[in-house]
Amino acid sequence: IVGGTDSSPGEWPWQVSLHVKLSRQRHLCAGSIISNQWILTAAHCVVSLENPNIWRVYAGILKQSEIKEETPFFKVEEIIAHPQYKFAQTGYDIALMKLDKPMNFTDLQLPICLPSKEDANTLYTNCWVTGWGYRKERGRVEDILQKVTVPLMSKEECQARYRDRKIDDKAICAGYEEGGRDACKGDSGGPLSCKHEEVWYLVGITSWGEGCARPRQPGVYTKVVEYADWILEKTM
Ligand SMILES: O=C1CSc2cc(C(=O)N[C@@H](Cc3ccccc3)C(=O)NCCc3cc(Cl)ccc3-n3cnnn3)ccc2N1
Repeated sequence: IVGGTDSSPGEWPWQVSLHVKLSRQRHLCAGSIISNQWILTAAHCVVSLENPNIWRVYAGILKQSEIKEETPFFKVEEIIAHPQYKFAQTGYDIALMKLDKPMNFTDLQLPICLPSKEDANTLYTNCWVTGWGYRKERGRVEDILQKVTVPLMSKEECQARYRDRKIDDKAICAGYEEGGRDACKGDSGGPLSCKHEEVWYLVGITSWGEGCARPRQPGVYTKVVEYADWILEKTM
């Protein structure tokens, strides 16, 4: 996260850190708890890493330094990437991870609400992107979970910023004209969370951008409400 500040314990209880353990273990992506057995993340995180056994899901953590050999994690039983996914920039950048057993909810690990299709035209004015990603384009994974507020922008304005790409209705963009605050490497798969009438909704999944926090180059997020049917079909 570029231009953010430290989060507090329990501030984003749906945020999880997704680690991959090959020869060594590292945080690769983030995800969001949407039920006691399902995590929503980005398809680009799991492509070519589809073996569920290499993933470790850490919930209820604020700092990466809380993660040690003995720190408990959830194993992944199943990974479902959207079948139409090819590249983040061409959409369908969404995937589900089924945990091997249901998690107990605590103050530090709770689900976020999925927006419902009736709310598809809600104007969200209080949105935050969170993560342990880089603070600048050439950076490193951060220890303390960062948060930054970003304004949503219209598809038309976003398309004008990315003239050489097709920004479709299943994407949502957020960022500042002047740049300076954005997601960055290590934040992908994580939530774009919006508070509306005292309830938090998972409006977006951190997907791609041209650099991090550059002027007139907003972050592009998978628009979760557009995949409500797919999520319900796969998780019910
Ligand atoms: O220990 C380490 C050090 S190296 C490292 C790199 C990445 C990474 O590139 N992640 C990519 C995505 C990715 C994930 C898995 C495999 C390959 C790529 C990312 O977050 N990408 C974020 C994409 C992005 C989204 C928005 Cl909304 C705005 C700006 C950007 N960025 C544009 N340029 N950088 N970020 C993630 C974890 C890492 N862990």
